[in-house]
Amino acid sequence: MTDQPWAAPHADRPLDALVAVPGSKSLTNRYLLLAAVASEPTRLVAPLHSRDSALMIEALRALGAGIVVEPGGDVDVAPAGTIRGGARIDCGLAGTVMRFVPPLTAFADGDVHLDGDERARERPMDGVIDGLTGLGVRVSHDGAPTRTLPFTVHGQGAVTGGDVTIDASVSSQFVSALLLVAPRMLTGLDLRHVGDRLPSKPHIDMTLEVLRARGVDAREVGPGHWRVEPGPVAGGRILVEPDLSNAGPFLAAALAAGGTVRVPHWPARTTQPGDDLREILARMGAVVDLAADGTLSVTGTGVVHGLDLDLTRAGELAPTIAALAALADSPTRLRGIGHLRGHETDRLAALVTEITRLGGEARELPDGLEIMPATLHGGVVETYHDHRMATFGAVIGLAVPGVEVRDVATTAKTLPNFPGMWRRMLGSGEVAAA
Ligand SMILES: O=C(O)C1=C[C@@H](OP(=O)(O)O)[C@@H](O)[C@H](O)C1
Ligand SMILES: C=C(OP(=O)(O)O)C(=O)O
Repeated sequence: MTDQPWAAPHADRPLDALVAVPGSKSLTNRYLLLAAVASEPTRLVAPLHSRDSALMIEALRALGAGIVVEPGGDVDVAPAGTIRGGARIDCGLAGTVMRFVPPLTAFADGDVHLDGDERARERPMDGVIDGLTGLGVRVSHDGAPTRTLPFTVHGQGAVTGGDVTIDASVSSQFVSALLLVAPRMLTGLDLRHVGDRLPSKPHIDMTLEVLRARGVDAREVGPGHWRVEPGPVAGGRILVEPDLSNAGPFLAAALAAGGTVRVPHWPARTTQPGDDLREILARMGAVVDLAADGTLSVTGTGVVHGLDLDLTRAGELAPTIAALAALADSPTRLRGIGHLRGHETDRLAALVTEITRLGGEARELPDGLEIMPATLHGGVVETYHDHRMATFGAVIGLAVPGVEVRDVATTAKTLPNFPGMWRRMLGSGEVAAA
């Protein structure tokens, strides 16, 4: 990290850009993990390459998978077979690594130690730890029970499986983590969620869908209740969809700056919650069109409207929507996102602090944010190691002169070369994926 903040470019004319967004983080890391436990090799076509995917690749290699990144970026995975004990795994700040990998280490033939960035030690892990404990797997730190990273999973080579109940109200990733490795459990898994809410439901549907696509019998049997049967996980060739949440800041740019931004290869059908952007951006004032060839166009009309929005199902979109809300001509209320306090940073506090720093008006609600119309000014946006706080600053900077972003390199968590892509979007013309 350099101390010199990045000067967010200000848009001096309407945009006209085609932006090819790299592969989905959520899909890439699910496919990688499933490839490591598959019964045959897997080839991932157009996966994401970023800090989060690199951490997943390193974790799976340490556990015995053979992973080769081809020069063009495709990834070949040879399954691990036996999961190797003795590894020390760095989860960085990746939710998909710190939540998805521990259940896999339960199958290791020995202890596996997991740790991550300083902030990773504060992110909630309760559902994963309770799930493992409920399955008879011991998790400890320095010999004592723990609720957070760092910890050691005491693998015993096999997991029987059965009925497990967890509270996933602060992260859907607890559910996905246990479901992903469930086909390897001797009796499969019958998983129930207790708790008054369940965020990011599309990400749980994504987990069920990638399992089914690999030949696994994985189903939602009722609200907050899932069942995965034991059985082999198929390999084969998988084309990874572009990351629709990472498309968010580029599409939002069309509203902030005016003009049109197009994103190719938008899937006709997807479990990615980023698909909700089509409706959300239209409600905020954009003209949105998905062409038959899969190109999504978003055109700004010169106005940005606020909105009242329940983001329970798509919380990772909140920083992008909040940036537009800070530029809007009417108030915004974002609800159902209390769990964002446990994301890369406490995103509700960070968004209020940074909107206020730029002259805006925002306040925290128990489960969300309220953002009022205001005239913004320049300033240095702090990012708190959060990729989406950096792209939040970039979106506002298009419309407000003098915005700088501290540690823009933090975008490498899911979108390396974000500054280059952003600059080329402003120069108009084609922006190739990083
Ligand atoms: O399973 C996944 O890939 C994700 C689930 C969501 O997590 P939470 O349910 O913790 O918000 C989302 O915010 C995160 O970016 C990715
Ligand atoms: C919450 C996010 O990431 P993670 O996978 O680390 O939870 C995110 O990318 O917005």
